[in-house]
This record gives sequence, C-alpha cells and structure tokens, in this order.
Amino acid sequence: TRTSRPQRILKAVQTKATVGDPQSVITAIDHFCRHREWAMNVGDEKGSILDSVVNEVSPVTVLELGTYCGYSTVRIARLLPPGACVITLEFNPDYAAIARQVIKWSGLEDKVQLVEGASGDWIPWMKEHFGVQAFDLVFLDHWKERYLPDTKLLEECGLIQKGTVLLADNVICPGTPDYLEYVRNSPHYNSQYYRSHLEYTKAEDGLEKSVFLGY
Ligand SMILES: O=C(NCCCCCn1ccc2cnccc21)c1cc(-c2ccc(F)cc2)cc(O)c1O
Ligand SMILES: [Mg+2]
Repeated sequence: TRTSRPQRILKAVQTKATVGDPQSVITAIDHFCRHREWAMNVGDEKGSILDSVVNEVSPVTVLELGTYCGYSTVRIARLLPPGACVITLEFNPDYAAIARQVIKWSGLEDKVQLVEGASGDWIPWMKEHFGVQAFDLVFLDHWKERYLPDTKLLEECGLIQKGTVLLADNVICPGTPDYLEYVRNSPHYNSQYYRSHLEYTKAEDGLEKSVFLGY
C-alpha cells in the first residue's frame, strides 16, 4: 500500500540529511515540506522563534506535547547542554515510530525520551516515572482542545513552577481560543504573542509564550 506522509518525510531525511547532523535533518524536512508535501511541523519560521525561546530559557527539563515526526524535538534537543533532556509525548504509534528514527538520524537520542500515549494519562505520572520536579519549558503542539485542560493538569500535578515557560504552537491556526483567554487573563501568567505564519504558508499563525509567575 501507499507509504504514509511521515514515512516519506523519514525517507527525505535518510536521503538528504547527514547522520549526526541535526541542522541537516531540519533543513531536509523543511525543504521536503515546502517543495513536496505540506506537513504539520512547526517549520522554519516559527522554529526560529522556538530556538530563541529555548536559548533564552536554557532549560534542563523540557516537555513537548506532540512529537509528530520529531522535527521540533530535534530543534529543541540540538540546543540543549549535556545533562538536559526533552521528554516528548506522542499519541499516534506510527508517528512515534518515525520520530524515533528521525531523532536517531540526528544523533540526539541521548537527549530525548519519547513516550507513547495521551497527555491526560501520562502527565499525572511524570514526576514518579521520570523523576521530574518541574518542567523549565513546555512546548504545546498536540490536540488544540487539550492545551487548556493539560495546562491545568500540569499545574495541579506541580509540574509547573515559578519561572516555567509555556510555549504554544498554533494559537491562531488551527487556534486555541480557550487556552489563549486563560493564559492572557490569568494573574499567574505573563503572556506574549509572537506573530508568525502557519508552517510553509502565508496564513497567519503564531506562538504564545507564557511565563508562570507563581501562586
Ligand atoms: O493538529 C495539529 N497538531 C496535533 C496533531 C495530533 C496530536 C496528537 N497528540 C500528540 C501527542 C498527544 C498527547 N495527548 C493527546 C494527543 C496527542 C496541527 C494542525 C495544523 C494544521 C492542520 C491543518 C490546517 F489546515 C492548518 C493547520 C498545524 C499544526 O502546526 C499542528 O500542530
Ligand atoms: Mg503545530
């Protein structure tokens, strides 16, 4: 049967990128998705904003919700110092299988923990299972209607502490209106919008960065 889009993305990485060179993996995926087939990676434009936030936060522990093919996982992990890691959660086992291979091709598997499952099921276990105290950075890029409930769940589980940065993709397209309303109106968050475009298109989209101020 026909290959899947994630399988075609992996093939582009394996034919165009150099093993152990994360930037070449990023470039190969962006080229394929801009010139061959659109795919829901954060992309190069919003990816540069993601890079700047990772560099600014210098996180030791990152949570990524929504791995897809591992594009943003590689963007984040390539900027992490030794000892820092990103835990990335993917619901779809086929996406997860592709992402593992993309992450391995980039040579960053030692900085990444890929977990398969749903955010609502896994977040309550993060402390116990991974020995995480709190996350320094959370990148939200999964089901858009889960951004708000999962943020509240992370708060309840003590995984968000003073200074934790939430960075949310797609706050305009497809859009996360309830999440935006919450972080922009809560006295416990300092929020700012980074205007950009939907990956590989001219449509408006952007990232919302929200810093938790403590209780
Ligand atoms: O839907 C998007 N992403 C989510 C994919 C599914 C995540 C599933 N999942 C992963 C971890 C996880 C944990 N718990 C529960 C569920 C979980 C998405 C869509 C668009 C998009 C699409 C069409 C269009 F016309 C315009 C824009 C662009 C993006 O950048 C996106 O990110
Ligand atoms: Mg996205």
